[in-house]
This record gives sequence, structure tokens and C-alpha cells, in this order.
Amino acid sequence: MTTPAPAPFGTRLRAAMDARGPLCVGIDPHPSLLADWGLGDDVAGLERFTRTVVDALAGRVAVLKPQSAFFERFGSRGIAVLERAVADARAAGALVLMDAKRGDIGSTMAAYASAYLDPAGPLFSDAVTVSPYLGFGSLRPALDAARAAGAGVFALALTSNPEGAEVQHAVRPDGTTVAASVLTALKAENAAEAAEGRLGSYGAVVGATLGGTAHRLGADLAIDGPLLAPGIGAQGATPADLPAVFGAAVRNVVPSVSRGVLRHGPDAASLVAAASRMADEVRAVAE
Ligand SMILES: O=C(O)c1cc(=O)[nH]c(=O)n1[C@@H]1O[C@H](COP(=O)(O)O)[C@@H](O)[C@H]1O
Repeated sequence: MTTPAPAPFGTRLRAAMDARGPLCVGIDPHPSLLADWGLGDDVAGLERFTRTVVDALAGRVAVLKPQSAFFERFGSRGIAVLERAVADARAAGALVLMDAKRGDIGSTMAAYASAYLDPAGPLFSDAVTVSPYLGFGSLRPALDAARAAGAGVFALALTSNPEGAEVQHAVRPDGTTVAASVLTALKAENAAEAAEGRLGSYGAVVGATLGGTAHRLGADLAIDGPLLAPGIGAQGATPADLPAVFGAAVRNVVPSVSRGVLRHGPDAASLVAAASRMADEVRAVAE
């Protein structure tokens, strides 16, 4: 007996956004946050921090986004905490976006794809962040693995940090910017799902901090897929900034906040209250 193919990521994401609101909360166990929570900068602190966030929020928010680096810094025991977080968050109904920002030559990209996008793997996630700056085509193994698994991919297009501009705003020989070409490539990946009236599974990362940059660059955000918008909270953007950045595409935006929610811990009720305040603010601008 064969198991039925899972619904595509974009379809599952739209359902989660409708049911829970579109917010993504990042799990970024910075050493300074561990200290603020009264925890040690060690595996026990990492585990307590992560479990608190997952227990408080995985039953409520659409997406949880663990930042892999904060787990990798503790080696194999940190990765074990990450594995458990992914499993627990998914079991509680959150979609897990693994923030690993992987990008490599195609043959190595295939190995990254099997790390995060093979349903049999211990770190299998609903989606993963990838960097297209070795050339969008180098992402092909991840795009194909995601399609096969009903998972998703978020490619960095216009990142929230000011340094991103030197690469992403660069103009190609055909007159388009590098960022615009990434968005165009994602739109092509989403074509089949869009033709069925569904949200695509191939997303772009576009910082909430960017103001009218995408518009100025002539970058088309109507990629028929989700737009992850980090930069809210600690990096200075607010939900009120989203319409200016995204225009009509705001309906497909998944605003992402890490420290802006996490700084309210370790009290679970305070974490929940912070996330729901943020979700209300987002809903007010996205509808
Ligand atoms: O892909 C990301 O998530 C990402 C892309 C980007 O352009 N900017 C950005 O800040 N991020 C991530 O989003 C999170 C932002 O954290 P806070 O600034 O604490 O909300 C971090 O995990 C970043 O690595």
C-alpha cells in the first residue's frame, strides 16, 4: 500500500495562515537571550529555551522557524535539540521552516536537500531557506526534492540587511536586477500550483525593512508563492511597514519575528501574548 502524496507546502501554508494568522516566529536562541531567560549558554539552556518556545507557540502560530546556526554551535547535542524541536513543533500543528540558508553547487545541494527535504531524514522540515547566490539553477535539487515531498523552499531575494544590496541590487547584462531575476525564477516554479488557483510552494525572502526598494528596483513580488518578511521587531520594522514593501502581494506575506517575541520569555503566557499582539497587528494590515 502506498502512502498518499502530502498536500503541497503552499496549500498547507495557506490553510495554516487562514486558520492561525500568517505569523512566523523564529526560534533564535542567542546567548544574550539565554542569559536574559536565566539560562546557561549550554545544551541544557538551549534545550529549555527551545522547548519553552515550542510548547508555548507550536499550537498557535502558522510557522516556527528555528535558526540552525544557534543549534549547530553546540555540535551534535545541539542538533539533537533541533531534531526534537522540529518533530514536536510539527506534531503540535505548526509548519516548520528550517532557517539553514543553504546554497552550494548542484551536486552538494542535493545532499543539503536530502538533509532537510527527505521525509525519511531526522531534520525533515516543511520548508527550508536557501541562498540562490551560486546561481538559481544550483538550487534545482532542492526545488525538486521539495516538490516530491510536499515541502517548500524560501530563496533569499531581497534580504533585510543593508549589505545585501551590493549583490541583490546589481544589474545583470539584460538590465534586470539580480533580485528581480530570483523572483522571476520563483514565479516560474510556482506556475503549476498557480494555474490551479493555489499558493505556490516556492517562496522568496524579502525583508520587512526595505520600504519601497522592491518597487524601485522593478522587482515583481507577485510570484504566486509566499513571501517571508523578516526584520520585524529587533531590526526596526513593524507590521505597519508591510503594505509599503509588498503592495498588493501583502496577502501572501508571512511576517517573521524572532527577538521581538522571544524577549518576552521565559514566561509562556507572555510569549503567547507577544505573539498574538504581533499576529493582530499583522492581520490588521494584511486584510
Ligand atoms: O531567512 C531569514 O529568515 C532571514 C532573512 C533576512 O533577510 N533577514 C533575516 O533577519 N533573516 C533571519 O530572520 C531572523 C531575524 O531575527 P530577529 O531580528 O531577531 O527578528 C534571523 O534568524 C535571521 O537570520
